[in-house]
Amino acid sequence: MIQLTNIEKYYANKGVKNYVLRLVTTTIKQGEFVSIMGPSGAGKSTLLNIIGMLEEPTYGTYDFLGENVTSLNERKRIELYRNHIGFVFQAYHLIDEMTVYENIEAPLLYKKVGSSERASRIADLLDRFNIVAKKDLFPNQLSGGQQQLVGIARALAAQPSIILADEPTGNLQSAQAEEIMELFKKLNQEDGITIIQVTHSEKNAQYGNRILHIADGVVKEDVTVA
Ligand SMILES: Nc1ncnc2c1ncn2[C@@H]1O[C@H](COP(=O)(O)OP(=O)(O)OP(=O)(O)O)[C@@H](O)[C@H]1O
Repeated sequence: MIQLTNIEKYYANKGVKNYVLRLVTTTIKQGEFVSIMGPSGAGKSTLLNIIGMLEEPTYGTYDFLGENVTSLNERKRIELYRNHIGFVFQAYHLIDEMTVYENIEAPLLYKKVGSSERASRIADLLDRFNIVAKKDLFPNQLSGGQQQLVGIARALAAQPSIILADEPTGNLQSAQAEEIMELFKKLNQEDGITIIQVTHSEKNAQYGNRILHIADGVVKEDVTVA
């Protein structure tokens, strides 16, 4: 599904190249649940953003579902992103002025999904995540865990093949964090959604089937979870 070959990313500052990623080569198959771990500043978020097409590598090749992302024009890349990728952020990134319902609906409006299809998908997600009663509330009227559920529902609304999550439980207390990780596990095992998460938590990483340890922009270890 994902093939990264010799991916490099650097920022040039006064003629000096500051490398964030160096020659990262790895394959991620459909159906995997991968955790990216490593010290602060190691390049984890940068790698996730490159996979999510939010950032471009300076060098190297990225193939996603057989398409060479690095050679696509912006319009094609955005289309590929909208059709396949759901992003979940640590700080939720919900739109404060929109209700829970409207937040989940937003990506479907971008994709021009028809109104009855939108209504049915949103009803399913609200039901599945037990947040039907919250649908007319605004994000600041929800707990952190509930806001993250809305963030995940929004990511799932467009029926992505992959969820990319950057520290999805970083702002949550442990019970809420466990609920979110159990949900990811279910989405992966029952719905076959590929998941890649960045996490600092060894416990969270154990929910997946593989851990990529990154340090100084290099994949140091690629471990299968028993
Ligand atoms: N726009 C930028 N210009 C210059 N350097 C940048 C830029 N964006 C990121 N970096 C640098 O890239 C490095 C890796 O950042 P990244 O956010 O990928 O690390 P991380 O492993 O996700 O860290 P953390 O766990 O703290 O979130 C950092 O040293 C950061 O300062």
